[in-house]
Order: sequence, then C-alpha cells, then structure tokens
Amino acid sequence: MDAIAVRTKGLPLSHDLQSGEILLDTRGVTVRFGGHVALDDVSISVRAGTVTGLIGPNGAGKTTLFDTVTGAGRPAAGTVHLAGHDITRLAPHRRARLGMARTFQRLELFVSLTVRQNLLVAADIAGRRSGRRIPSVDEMLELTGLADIADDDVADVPTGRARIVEVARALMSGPRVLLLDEPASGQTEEETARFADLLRQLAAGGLAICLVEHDLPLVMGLCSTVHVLDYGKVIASGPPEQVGADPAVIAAYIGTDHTPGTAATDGDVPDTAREAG
Ligand SMILES: Nc1ncnc2c1ncn2[C@@H]1O[C@H](COP(=O)(O)OP(=O)(O)OP(=O)(O)O)[C@@H](O)[C@H]1O
Repeated sequence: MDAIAVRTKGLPLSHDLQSGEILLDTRGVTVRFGGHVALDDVSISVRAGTVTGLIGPNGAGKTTLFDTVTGAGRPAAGTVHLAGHDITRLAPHRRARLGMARTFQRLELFVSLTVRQNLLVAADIAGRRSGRRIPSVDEMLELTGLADIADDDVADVPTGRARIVEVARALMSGPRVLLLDEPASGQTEEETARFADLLRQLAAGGLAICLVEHDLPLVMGLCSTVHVLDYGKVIASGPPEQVGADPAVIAAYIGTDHTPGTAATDGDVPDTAREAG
C-alpha cells in the first residue's frame, strides 16, 4: 500500500503512515482488580486510516482496555504494541510521545480556561515534548468547528461541544493513534453527525482511531471493524454488519439499555463542561 502523509487540511497531524497498517494492537491482555478479571485474554487491533469500534455493555472492560493501552494500568498478562513495537512497559508519557492520544469518558479539561487556552496548553506541552511541528491552534479550531467558541470559558461550553474540545486538545499532539472514550455522549444529533464527518476526515488523513461509544448507529455507520467486549472477553470482531448480526452480540446486549442498531446514552449527561468536570 502507498505511504500516505497524515495531513488533514494541511495539518501535520502525524507521521508518514502505511494506510491499513496495524498501528495499535493488544495481544492476550488480561487485567485483574483483586480477584475480579476485568479483561481476559483480549486481542484487538486498530489500523491506520480507519475508525475501529470498541463496544460492549456497561462494565465490559472498554475503559480498562484504554487504560492498559495508554499505560495508566499494567496488564497481569499479555502485551500492547504500537506499530509492532512492544510498549507494555513504557510509561504513559512515553507512549504519548510515540503518538498516542486519548480522551476521557469523564471530561478532563481545564474548565477555568477558554477553549483556545486549553488548546494552547496542549500545544505548548506537545511542542516541548516532541520538538516536531504541531498544528496551529487556529488551524485546529477551524478543523474541529470550534472557532466560534474559541474565547468562551470551557466551563460554559455545552457538554457535546466540550467533548469536541477534548478531541481537539488530543489532536494538538499530532497523534498517530487516537483513543476516544464515549465522545458522542451529551452531543445533539446534529453535533454527532458533524463529529462523524470529522472522524471520517481524520481517518482519511491516515489517523488510527479507536472509538468506545454507546451510540451504536454512530459506531456501525463509521467503523470498518468493530470489536465487542462482554465481561472482559472479546466475543466478536469484524465488520459492523457481521458483528451486529452475531447472536452472541445480540445476547450480550439483551437486558441492557443498548442494543445494536439503536441510539442510547449512558443515562444523565451533564449540560456543560462545568457540571461534567
Ligand atoms: N479500579 C478498579 N478497581 C476495581 N474494579 C474496577 C476498576 N476499574 C474497573 N473495574 C471493574 O472492571 C470492570 C470493567 O470496567 P470498565 O470501566 O473498564 O468497563 P466499561 O466497559 O468501560 O464500562 P462503561 O461502559 O460503563 O464505561 C467492571 O466490572 C468494573 O467495575
């Protein structure tokens, strides 16, 4: 496959990548909290230039897998690989330096700063850390559709758009892999549609995106591959239409608020970033 430069509207979002290359994978990852097995022999992969879905009922282990991949937690067994290199023992900041960025289920923004200031802080850290050219804040505000609220305090920004601020902030580091934990939670239908376009655009630029999301129509419409976790195990992996029709997946979702093919949120969603933070 041709090497593609990861550039979106001229933004130097990342390094040169092979489209379709596996950028991130976990191999047999097991995580225990005391006697509780939160992840059991989990192997998933995320390719450059694609959006990969990671779904499953509440408590299935999705956030735990993100924590393991980013280095916030260590697995009891198994390994994590970035572009084929074993990074299981690397500290989180070194993984970030290698091109891994994430957002959080619970918004983690500087709520007393403006949208622009949040991106400036990220730009400052990323610039000092990597030494490579990173996107300008204005370019990023434009790309992510945040220019009109650039000078608003994040505390006053509605939750749906604050989630985009978090994505923009993650993108300021010029990642190769972007991990998104329930980014559409709190978004209106219109915001979600715009967000889906943004993710398509970023993936088309070569970024490897892993999306944890309870909005299953969004996942099914956006992802080329979906991994399904249930009670810490991968119960299905494949194209969305195959996974959505899988009896094991349907069974896993029965009795939950979320069933494949329906929109759902995780209950009450705060109105603004102030309430979410
Ligand atoms: N720090 C922890 N200590 C003990 N148990 C934990 C810890 N973190 C997560 N767990 C447990 O591990 C399991 C997986 O949790 P996790 O948050 O990864 O699930 P999830 O799929 O992200 O759920 P949700 O969709 O509700 O966010 C759950 O049973 C949870 O209670």
